[in-house]
Amino acid sequence: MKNFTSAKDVTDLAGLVQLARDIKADPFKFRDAGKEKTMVLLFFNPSLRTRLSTEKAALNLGMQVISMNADQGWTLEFEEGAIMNAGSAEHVKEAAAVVSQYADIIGIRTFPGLKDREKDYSEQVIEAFKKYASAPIISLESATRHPLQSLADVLTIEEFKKKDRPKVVVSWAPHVRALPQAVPNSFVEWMKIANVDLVVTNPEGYELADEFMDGVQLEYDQQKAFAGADFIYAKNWSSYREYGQILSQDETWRITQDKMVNWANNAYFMHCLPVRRNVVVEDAVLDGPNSIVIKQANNRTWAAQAVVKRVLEGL
Ligand SMILES: CCC[C@H](NC(C)=O)C(=O)O
Ligand SMILES: NC(=O)OP(=O)(O)O
Repeated sequence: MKNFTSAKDVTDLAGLVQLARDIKADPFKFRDAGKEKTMVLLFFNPSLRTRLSTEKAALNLGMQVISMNADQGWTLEFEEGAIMNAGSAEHVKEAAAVVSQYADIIGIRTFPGLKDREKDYSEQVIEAFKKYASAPIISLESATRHPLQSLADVLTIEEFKKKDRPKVVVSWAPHVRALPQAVPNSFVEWMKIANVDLVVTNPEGYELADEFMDGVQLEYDQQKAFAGADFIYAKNWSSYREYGQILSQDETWRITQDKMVNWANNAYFMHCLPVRRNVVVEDAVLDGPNSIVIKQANNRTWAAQAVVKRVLEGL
């Protein structure tokens, strides 16, 4: 595996999930796979889970790890031919090449600006690093996708499913801020290559981009969507159509215990975290026996370790 920025970089999902399960069972199984190799993690946006789990994964493989908060006033220029007489101090051409001198693998977190849809959906930052870095790139959540989260989500569903082809519902839920579409985009993209029956439910106006929703069942009625669900995956996202906008904060879309029991037949509850309690989902669900969000977060390490192992094999 050269880069890991979307489901398109995965040729054998079942094999990758099995590798993650094998690593989970024996975390130091490949303790020397990354010996004398360095992972550099660039965070243009904050992180708890992705930073800690990816660092842990790399360390478990014997790598050295350097994490950098790249959002502390170090602004990069991405435009070709730019006359750099404004705020940007460095062009991505140099930055990517220089980081590649220190790193065998580069992880990058770069959220969308949620202002310019074409720019965000062109994945300007992560594509520039893929172009100008000589080291492989692993996405730590980019403008439109979060593949490490999605692989952990696939692993979690595989561990908890009670039938071969479970029904998985990803449901929009209200939030107080405008959030990226990256997590739901990525989840949908990975569920399409997993063995699940997927339904997306959201209010009108919050439809995800066609490139993700093509062939996917969309249900505007949350109760209908929840019927017979085995997994409810809640997440907020801002509008793609009216890009970056909060069209509604309709509290009737909050995930409640009543819905989980009476609509979804006691489905498992999933969320990538961080989650706004009693905004996105009520306490009773998160504190209840069917919430698997902490186990889901634990799987971030094993998912990342499987990916890094695969990328190391390609060095
Ligand atoms: C894992 C979630 C990361 C990010 N969260 C925020 C607050 O932007 C998001 O919603 O995509
Ligand atoms: N789920 C997730 O990626 O969390 P962080 O933003 O804390 O890394």
